[in-house]
Amino acid sequence: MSFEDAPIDAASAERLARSGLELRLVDRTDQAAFDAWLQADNRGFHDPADDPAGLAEVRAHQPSRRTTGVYDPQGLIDEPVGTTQSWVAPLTVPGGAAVPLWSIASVTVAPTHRRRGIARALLESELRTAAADGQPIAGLTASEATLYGRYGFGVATFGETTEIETARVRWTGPDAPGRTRFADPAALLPEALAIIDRLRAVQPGAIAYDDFKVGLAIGLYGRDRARVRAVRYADAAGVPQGFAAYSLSPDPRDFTKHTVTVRALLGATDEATAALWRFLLELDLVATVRAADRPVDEVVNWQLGDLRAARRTRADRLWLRILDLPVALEARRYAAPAAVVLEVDDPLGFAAGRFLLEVGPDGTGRVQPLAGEAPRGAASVALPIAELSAIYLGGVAPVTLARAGRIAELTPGAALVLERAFAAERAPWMTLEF
Ligand SMILES: CC(=O)SCCNC(=O)CCNC(=O)[C@H](O)C(C)(C)COP(=O)(O)OP(=O)(O)OC[C@H]1O[C@@H](n2cnc3c(N)ncnc32)[C@H](O)[C@@H]1OP(=O)(O)O
Repeated sequence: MSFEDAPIDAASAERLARSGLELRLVDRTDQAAFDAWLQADNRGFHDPADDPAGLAEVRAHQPSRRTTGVYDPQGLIDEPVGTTQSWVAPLTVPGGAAVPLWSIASVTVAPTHRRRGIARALLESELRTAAADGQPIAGLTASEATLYGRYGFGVATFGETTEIETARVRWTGPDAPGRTRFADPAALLPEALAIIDRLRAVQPGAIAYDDFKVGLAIGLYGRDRARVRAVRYADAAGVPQGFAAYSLSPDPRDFTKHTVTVRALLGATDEATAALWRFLLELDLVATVRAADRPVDEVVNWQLGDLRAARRTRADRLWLRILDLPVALEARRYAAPAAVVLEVDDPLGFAAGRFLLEVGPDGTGRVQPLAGEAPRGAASVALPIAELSAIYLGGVAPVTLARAGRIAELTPGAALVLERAFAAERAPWMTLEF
């Protein structure tokens, strides 16, 4: 049995049945049922419906996904009134190890059925199924920041939308010795996947992507593929080290002021990332380069020669929800030795309890449930599971959460002990959309 066909959660199925609704897995080999599910997903996000070619593309290329629907026998039999998809992908944690992430997407409820508890039934069902499957942590990206805290998710990574005024740029970064060349998306795909994996090995918060997701980013698939241009950067030895995909839109009043919208810009090396940025910033007839969901420690900001050339707007990105606390906390490395008692509140029960985290001099952590007294000298905090999940990757500061009243320090200075231990080698960043 895999995550794809793990049994449907009985508690949520029963709760929905009491309202006359049916929770069931969608058989993706049943074309009519899967197409109806895909169109319900499009409708949920106010996207246009897919045409038959678009549906066929998703059917042919979308990889293994647990696909769930909620059905109303009083309505259209095939068309779900609630949707969700989930799958398991490795998530890089500080120190470079990977933990399996139960990834959740496509949560939609039809406007005809909203605010009756369908989303809650779907989310709780996902979390119980993930926990029963032995997965230590769940994650998602959110359409609204108000939706998922109630299920124990906390924001663990941020992304920045960066808008760079090219006229202000005076490149101060290194001169890259390699070459940037246009690439055919089909030929680029395997290289792009390899580059993503190399970056993932050193980037906390990064997850693995499948061919379809990367193919969408580089213009191999998708409705707007004709607008996408892709380039690859190869180093002086000719080894591919990075790629970028972008589209251009003109300013109707001034042909010299196109806007570049970056769909992906990823380098396995800092040299490649800098070279790709520079290529985009020096395109003729372009006034603005706009890139969404970039890292908060974006290196190029220090290479523009004018710190105000880039306007940056920060938003929440990857939300995490720890399910198995000892497994999750022992998977990552820590930046400083510590002994910390964590009193964790988890209304859904997965990770509630009192735990002792001990970090040795080599940065490895050991976690055990704590029944009795805390060891002498241990720091101690009380916090909800959403806050522990938020600080997990080192992208949210425990001291700030303590000052906000979201972590309670049971011993003075305990949040700073946590902050020093949980610091990551790079700001955590999710490199592409889910
Ligand atoms: C991971 C992802 O896929 S993110 C994408 C989420 N989907 C979308 O944004 C698509 C458009 N929106 C929708 O489809 C729906 O409105 C959903 C999925 C957001 C909510 O579905 P519903 O079935 O109406 O939610 P449900 O009735 O189960 O509400 C559950 C809880 O969330 C709250 N809630 C629901 N929608 C919202 C909202 N937009 N803002 C704040 N709170 C909300 C409810 O008040 C309820 O709170 P409680 O249980 O703590 O009392």
